Amino acid sequence: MVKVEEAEAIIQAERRDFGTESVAFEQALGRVLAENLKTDRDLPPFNRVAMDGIAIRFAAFEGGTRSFPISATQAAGEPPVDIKAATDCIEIMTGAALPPSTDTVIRYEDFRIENGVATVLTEDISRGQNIHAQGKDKRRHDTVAAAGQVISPALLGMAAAVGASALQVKKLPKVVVISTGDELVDVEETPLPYQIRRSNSYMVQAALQKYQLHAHLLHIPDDAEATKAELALCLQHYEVIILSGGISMGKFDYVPQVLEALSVQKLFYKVQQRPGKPFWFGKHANGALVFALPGNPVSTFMCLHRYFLPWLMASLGLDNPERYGVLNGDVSFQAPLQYFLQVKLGMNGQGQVLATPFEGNGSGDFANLVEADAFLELPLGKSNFTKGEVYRIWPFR
Ligand SMILES: Nc1nc2c(c(=O)[nH]1)N[C@H]1C(S)=C(S)[C@@H](COP(=O)(O)OP(=O)(O)OC[C@H]3O[C@@H](n4cnc5c(N)ncnc54)[C@H](O)[C@@H]3O)O[C@H]1N2
Ligand code: MOO
Repeated sequence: MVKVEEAEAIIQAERRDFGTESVAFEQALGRVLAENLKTDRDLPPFNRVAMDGIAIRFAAFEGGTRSFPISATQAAGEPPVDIKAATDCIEIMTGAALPPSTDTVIRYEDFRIENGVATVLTEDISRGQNIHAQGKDKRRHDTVAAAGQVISPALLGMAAAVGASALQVKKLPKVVVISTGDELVDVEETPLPYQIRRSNSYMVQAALQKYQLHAHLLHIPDDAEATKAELALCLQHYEVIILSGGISMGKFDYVPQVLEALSVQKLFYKVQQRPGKPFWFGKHANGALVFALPGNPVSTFMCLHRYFLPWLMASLGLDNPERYGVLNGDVSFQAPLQYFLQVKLGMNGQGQVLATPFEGNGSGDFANLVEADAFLELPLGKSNFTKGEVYRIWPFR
C-alpha cells in the first residue's frame, strides 16, 4: 500500500507527450493550444471609430469652429472618405476606418444637424476622442495567446479574428473506459431485482469531455478468459485504459491477475485513502497505462479527479495550481487513511472558499455526488478536523 503522495508521484512520473495535431478552429474549444497564436495585422487594424457621429479635424474645433458642413457619410466597411475642407466633417459610423484627414470623433448626442451642417453643442471635446487607435491592443505578429492554455471561447474568437482557420493543439490520448461486473446492465435495460445499471463509465466519459477527450466505452463480464481477451485487445488499441471495478478481494475480481498475466507491470496496488483504497495502477511494455479504479462510484470518481485528470493535465502541459478551501464545520475520521471528504463549496464575505461537509453514506452513495461540489483532502495522522482549518480541494462540478 502506498500513500496518496506516493501514488501521485508514481502516476505523474508516467506523464506522456502525445504530440500535436492541427484542427479546424471551430473544433478547438477545450483543446490545449500548442502554438503561439499571433496576429496577422495590427489590432485594431485601422483607427477604428468607436461612436456613431462625426469625424472632424481637432485643429478646426480648437480654432473656434463649432459648425461643420458634412462633406460625406461613411458607413463601417467603406473606404475612408476625406473631408473636403479643414472645417468640414464626415458623418461616420462605429466600426468605420477614420479618414486620415480627421483625428477626432464627436457622438450624435453632442451635436445637432440642420441643413447638412453639424453644430457642436458642448465644449467638452478632446483631441483623438472616440477613436480606438490602430495597433493599440496588439501589434502585427504579436502573440495574442501563448501555447499551453485551454482554448476558451475568447481565444477561439481571437483565432477567427486573426484568420487562424486551423490551430495546432495537443493530441489527446486514446482512452477506453471499461466497466466490469455481472450485476451491471445497460442503461436501456430493465435491471432484475439484484442488478443495477452501469453508470461509472458514463460518469468518467463525461468528466473527460471537458478536454474534448471522447473516450470509448466497453463492458467486460466477470469472466477471467473474457477479461483477458478484451484487455489484451485494449492494450493494443489504446494508450490509456481506465477500468472501474473488479480489483478488490472478491472471487470474481479478476482484473489485477489478468493485467499481470498480460505483462502490465504493477506500479502500485492500494492507496492509503478512503474512498478508493483498492486502486491499481500499472503500465504495459508498449507504454499503455492502466488506471484500474475501485468500482464503488464515489471511489471511481475520486480517483479520477485526484489522479487521472491531474495526469492528463500534466501530459497536455497544463498548469494545475493547487486549490484550497476553509473547512466550514468540525469533522472526525478515525481510520488510518487519508480521507477525501465530500463538501459543498461557497464563499464568505472575505472572499475565502468555504468547504462545508456534505458527507453522504460512503463510497456507494453516488446520489451525494450530484449535490456535492468537491473533495476536501484531509491529511493522514489526524482524526479531528476543526472548522477554520485550510485543506486542498478537488472540485468536480
Ligand atoms: N474483503 C474486502 N472487500 C472489499 C474491500 C476490501 O478491502 N476487502 N474493499 C472495498 C472497497 S474500499 C471498494 S472501493 C470495493 C472495490 O471493489 P471493486 O473495485 O472490485 O469493485 P466491484 O466489487 O466490482 O464493485 C464495487 C461496487 O461498485 C458497483 N459498481 C461497479 N462498477 C460499476 C459501474 N460501472 N457502475 C455503477 N456501479 C458500479 C458494484 O456494483 C459494487 O456495488 O470493494 C470493497 N470490498
Ligand atoms: O475505497 Mo472503497 O472506496 O473505500 O469504498
